[in-house]
Formats: sequence, C-alpha cells, structure tokens
Amino acid sequence: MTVPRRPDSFDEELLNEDLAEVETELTDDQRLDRIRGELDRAFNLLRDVRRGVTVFGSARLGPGTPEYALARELGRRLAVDVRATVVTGGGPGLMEAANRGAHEAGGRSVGLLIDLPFETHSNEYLDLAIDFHYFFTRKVSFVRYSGAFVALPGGYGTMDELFEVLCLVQTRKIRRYPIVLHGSAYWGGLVTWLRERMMADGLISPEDDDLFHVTDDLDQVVAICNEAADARDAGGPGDAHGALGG
Ligand SMILES: C/C(=C\CNc1ncnc2c1ncn2[C@@H]1O[C@H](COP(=O)(O)O)[C@@H](O)[C@H]1O)CO
Repeated sequence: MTVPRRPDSFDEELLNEDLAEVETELTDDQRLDRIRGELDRAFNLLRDVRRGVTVFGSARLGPGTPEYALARELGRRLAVDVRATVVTGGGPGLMEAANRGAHEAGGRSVGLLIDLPFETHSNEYLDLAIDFHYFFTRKVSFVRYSGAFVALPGGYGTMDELFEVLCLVQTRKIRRYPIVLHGSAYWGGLVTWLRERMMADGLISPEDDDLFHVTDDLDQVVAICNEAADARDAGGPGDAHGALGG
C-alpha cells in the first residue's frame, strides 16, 4: 500500500489531492480560505498602486547581458517618463533589471514573488514585495494593478503571463490594455508563427494581430505606457482600488 506523502506545494495540495501518493491536508473550504487570504493580502498591499506597468521577462538573463541593460533602462524610463509603478515577478534576471532601473531612478518598484519548489531569490530593488503560493492569484494581481504590459525575452513563465493577458483582452474579459513585445529579433519568430500558422489556419482572427505591438524603440514603449496610465488615471478601473471599490 502507498504511504501518502505530504504535498510538495500548495498547488499539489490543491490540484493533486486525489492522487493516492499525496496526503489530503485540507478540506475544500480550507483551500478556498487559503486562496481568499492570498488575494485579500495582495489587494490590501497593492491598493494604492497607481500608473502600474508590469514588465514580464526571463529569470535567467542576468547582469552583463544586453537584455539586462535594456530592461534596466526600461525600468528607469518607466519611472521617470511615465511616473509608473514598475511591477515585475520580483525575481532575478530581467525582473531584477526592470525593478533596478525604476528603484535607482527613485520610482516605485514592486515584486509579486512566486513560491517555487526550488531555491530562488527576490531581487534587492523592491519597495514592496508580496509572496504568492499560486500563479493564478498572482496573475490576477498583475492584471488588476497594471494599465499596460511589456514583455521582454523570456521562457515559459514569460509566455504564460503574456498569453494570459492576450487571452483576457482577446475575449474582452478586460478592456484593451496595451501589450508591448520589446525585441523584434526575439519575438519575430513567434509573431511569424502566429500569423502564418495560427491565423492562416483560422485559429485566431486577423484583428487579433492588433492586440499587441512589437517594437525595438523604448520611446514607443514609453509613449504607449504613458497613454495607458493617463487613461487609467482619468477614470479607468484603477480608480476602484481604493475607498470606492473595496
Ligand atoms: C528560474 C530561477 C528563478 C525563478 N524565480 C522567479 N521569481 C519570480 N518570478 C519568476 C521566477 N521564475 C519565473 N518567474 C515568472 O515568470 C517570468 C519569467 O519566467 P521565464 O521562464 O524565465 O521567462 C517572469 O515574468 C516571472 O513573473 C533561477 O534561474
């Protein structure tokens, strides 16, 4: 007979409690309380975020890479020229670079950290760091407190976040938030595939091609994020995060 082991993560406890090898720790009510608690804490801590711009990007491209230098400059420009709160996953690599650029420029720098089963560290350039156990509660928080998204080169994590936002906009679950893919050399192959395979096969519509911008021009990224932040300041859903919305 299998002796059940303790779940390795909150996710395994939630998603794999039906497996004989994984011990059932909680009832569904307790699981829902845990999820609610995570969202509750994030909502409270992020309540006063204004002009949020989320930057997604690789955990693996560290200092010394051109991408890191670019992401650091992006963070600086967002802080200075957009007066943005720069939000990232709070980890190493391009997340660190964007937070660093914002922090060094005197801007506000936020990290929504994810608890992973392997050793990882938050970067040292955060004014506010919030820990999440679940990717899904964390993704809700990225979207709720941002008016624009910038995706830098990255792997599965970046793709997950990018396509979450694209899908929300495509299905009109949320209004049109600008989504900028910075780095045409990196994103070009994916965009070609989206057009020549996904769109050609009819799996996305021609107008879905307009849901994101691809650019190498930081001035354009800044202009797009500024416009989005101004629009949100002028009465977008960001207004509801304080006393009005609760
Ligand atoms: C892999 C390593 C550390 C991972 N630490 C992370 N900390 C915070 N956020 C992360 C981490 N890893 C992935 N993310 C999220 O996904 C995106 C980056 O993932 P990618 O696969 O590297 O593209 C990023 O936007 C984060 O939100 C140590 O090497």
